[in-house]
Amino acid sequence: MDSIMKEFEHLKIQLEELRKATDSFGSKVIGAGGFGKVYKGEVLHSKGRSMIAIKRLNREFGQGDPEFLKEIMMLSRYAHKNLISLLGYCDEDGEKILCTSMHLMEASIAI
Ligand SMILES: Nc1ncnc2c1ncn2[C@@H]1O[C@H](COP(=O)(O)OP(=O)(O)OP(=O)(O)O)[C@@H](O)[C@H]1O
Repeated sequence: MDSIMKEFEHLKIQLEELRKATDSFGSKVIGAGGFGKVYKGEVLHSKGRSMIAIKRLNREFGQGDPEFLKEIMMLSRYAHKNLISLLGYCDEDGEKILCTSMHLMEASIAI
């Protein structure tokens, strides 16, 4: 897994940055899915600073490293204005977090 992750090194976001943006994952929840809770927060990422969706893997949901990697590879492969895009990820201190562009419909409800 480590060698594959090297390809995505430029997308890494510090855990501290994500903690700051989400009040240490204490608030700003905008949804929950098969991966765990999804938060919103303003973060400095690969394309600048903006409000993004922060998807934090919860291992109790049965998801693990293979699903995390699969999602990074899938999201980074497709770029289209109508699709959410991968802006970064965090793999630090046992945390696995995906950062994506905000889905506009969801964003208008959540912000
Ligand atoms: N990029 C995003 N922008 C806005 N809201 C989002 C975004 N991603 C997720 N959400 C919110 O979080 C919820 C859960 O998303 P998530 O992608 O984890 O769920 P899912 O569709 O069950 O997929 P998966 O099973 O792969 O986790 C969504 O229904 C939505 O409300």
